[in-house]
Amino acid sequence: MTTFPKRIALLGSTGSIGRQTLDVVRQFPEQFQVVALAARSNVSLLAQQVAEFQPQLVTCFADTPEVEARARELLPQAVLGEQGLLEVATHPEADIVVAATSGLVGLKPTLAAIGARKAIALANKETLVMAGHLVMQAAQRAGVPILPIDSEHSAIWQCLRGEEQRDIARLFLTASGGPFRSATLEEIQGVTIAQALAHPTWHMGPKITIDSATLMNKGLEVIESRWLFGVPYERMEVVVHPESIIHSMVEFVDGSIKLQASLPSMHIPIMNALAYPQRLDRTGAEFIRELSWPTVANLHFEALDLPRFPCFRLALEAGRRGGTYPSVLVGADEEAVELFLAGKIRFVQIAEFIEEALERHTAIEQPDVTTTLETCAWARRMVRELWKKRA
Ligand SMILES: NC(=O)C1=CN([C@@H]2O[C@H](COP(=O)(O)OP(=O)(O)OC[C@H]3O[C@@H](n4cnc5c(N)ncnc54)[C@H](OP(=O)(O)O)[C@@H]3O)[C@@H](O)[C@H]2O)C=CC1
Ligand SMILES: CC(=O)[C@@H](O)[C@H](O)COP(=O)(O)O
Ligand SMILES: [Mn+2]
Repeated sequence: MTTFPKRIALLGSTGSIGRQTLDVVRQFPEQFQVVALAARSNVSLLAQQVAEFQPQLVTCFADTPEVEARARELLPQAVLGEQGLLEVATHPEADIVVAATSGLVGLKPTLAAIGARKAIALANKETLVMAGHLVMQAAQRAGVPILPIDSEHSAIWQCLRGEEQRDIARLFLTASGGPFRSATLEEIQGVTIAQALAHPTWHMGPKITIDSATLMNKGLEVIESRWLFGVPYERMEVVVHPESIIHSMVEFVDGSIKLQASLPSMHIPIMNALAYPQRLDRTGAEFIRELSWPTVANLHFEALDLPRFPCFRLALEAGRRGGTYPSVLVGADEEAVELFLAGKIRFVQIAEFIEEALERHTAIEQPDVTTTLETCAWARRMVRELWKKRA
């Protein structure tokens, strides 16, 4: 029997997942309470969240002098810098840590939270991609559950409740196909930042939105699934489903397929992870819209066209090769996406730079945390150097 209220420490409170997590807390005040918040640069929103949710601890990464000055002014009680993330992740009053920072900064606080025996509601996929072996092993040793928030993984996790591992035949991850699903190779050459940020079905932070446009996101999600569900790569498939209503499917050995569906909303996976093993009654939760039968009657599925989306292939190759390759993938992708969003490289160069970083890498097997993070940093530097050379 779960005891409520669950006390939440939230990493990345000002982001897309962070704000939707707070919507859930606001809607279910009997069930959840916020004890600690961490953000990076959006000080004014963080200050509003502090005023509303009254956490015991607030922290701000504040990695520029301007943000630091603003944080000192608006949130004099805040812990500043990287230490803040670790303090939030290990807050003594927290039962559950929501890991919703973007990018590779999520790894250390997630491992610290596991070490402090907190349940982990995991949105940050980069953490599992680069260090799935470390995170899953640490969680198993500590007896800590990893509760997926990523919509496909929440779907698979819900389909697997009450099932046996040995009965899983295949996982089908659905992909919206992103904004360039129907674009030709030639059209993709010239796409703009605004076009790449215009995701057809989800409103998300900029990094994951670009990853969805390159299909890197789906590659990362296949690797994430391998760690979360222990299913080998050859028994996972990606199906393009432009409406993002079926969030993923599991086929069992007897030929039966289970799937999870809802209109695209991250509130449902967040509610699932936070309330686990219970479900929350959505009555009164206006942010959840009802899925109607006419909508379900008009769903589409198509095969993934690999030549137009090389990032998907690169992710799968890196996942299969293992060792430090996934860390190169994550680091190189983070740097390349930043360069693209800064207008410094073209969309198609994201894949080119990642591929070159992977080719230049000499892998290390079974990397520890230090090697993992050093490899990511190496990959970021490599992409920056490649860009400078080309520029
Ligand atoms: N959005 C979605 O629907 C989904 C997201 N995910 C995953 O969840 C994670 C978050 O995504 P999303 O919410 O879209 O991203 P956003 O860019 O919207 O938000 C990122 C959050 O992380 C914070 N942050 C970034 N760096 C730091 C840092 N060094 N220290 C403290 N806080 C930091 C940001 O703070 P600030 O804003 O103050 O700078 C912000 O609160 C990603 O890994 C993504 O892949 C997975 C599935 C769906
Ligand atoms: C909401 C969510 O889980 C995202 O990861 C989503 O999957 C992105 O959409 P794509 O299917 O376009 O990658
Ligand atoms: Mn997803």
